[in-house]
Amino acid sequence: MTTPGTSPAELLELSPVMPVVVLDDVEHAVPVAQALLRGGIRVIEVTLRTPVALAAIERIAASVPELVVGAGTVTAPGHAKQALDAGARFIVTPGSTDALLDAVAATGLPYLPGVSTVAEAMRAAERGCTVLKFFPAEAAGGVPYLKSVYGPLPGLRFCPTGGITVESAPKYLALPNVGCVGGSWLTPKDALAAGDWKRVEDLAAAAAALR
Ligand SMILES: O=C(O)C(=O)C[C@H](O)[C@H](O)COP(=O)(O)O
Repeated sequence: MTTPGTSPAELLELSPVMPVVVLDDVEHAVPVAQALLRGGIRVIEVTLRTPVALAAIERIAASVPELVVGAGTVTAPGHAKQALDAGARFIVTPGSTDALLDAVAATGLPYLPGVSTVAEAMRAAERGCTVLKFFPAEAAGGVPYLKSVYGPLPGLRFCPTGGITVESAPKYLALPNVGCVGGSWLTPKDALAAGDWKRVEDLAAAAAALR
């Protein structure tokens, strides 16, 4: 028995939706994480888009260990080790370059490389990554695209992210090669700014009920 979320495949099983979260204020990190958890979500991707992101990951890892915290928007090789040191338990990248794949592999953390083409997916698979983020999902072909990829590449599993909503998520979740979807809708900027954790909890509960 392994700890849940210790492999990429297990990450996709934690919750039907992986919340993609942008935190502007480090004080929001723990309340947001707790609200997601109360709603029944067990995973969070904190994007490294803001200066407080690494500190936020550190706080969530220390204070809300029941929620599996990962680092998203990892776009530079140097981010990978920073995310590891902050306590991230997995890494997500919007796209994949050789340097990024190498840097993330060196952390030993579970990794969801971002891909948007079949060639990128095959290249990642050649390196042992068969669980992938499909980004930007809606813009790059959405559900029909993933259905088409399943024919030749049934061994790949995806977390589609980008433009997905609570309304469109079920169509993705019904696909055999989708484990979960990613989305930012669980943590709206205005709810965070207002400290409206109940709204986050309710959005999380609706997302958790999708599977
Ligand atoms: O930051 C990253 O690493 C990304 O890959 C981008 C995010 O996954 C999308 O920004 C998701 O956001 P929505 O489309 O609003 O659900």
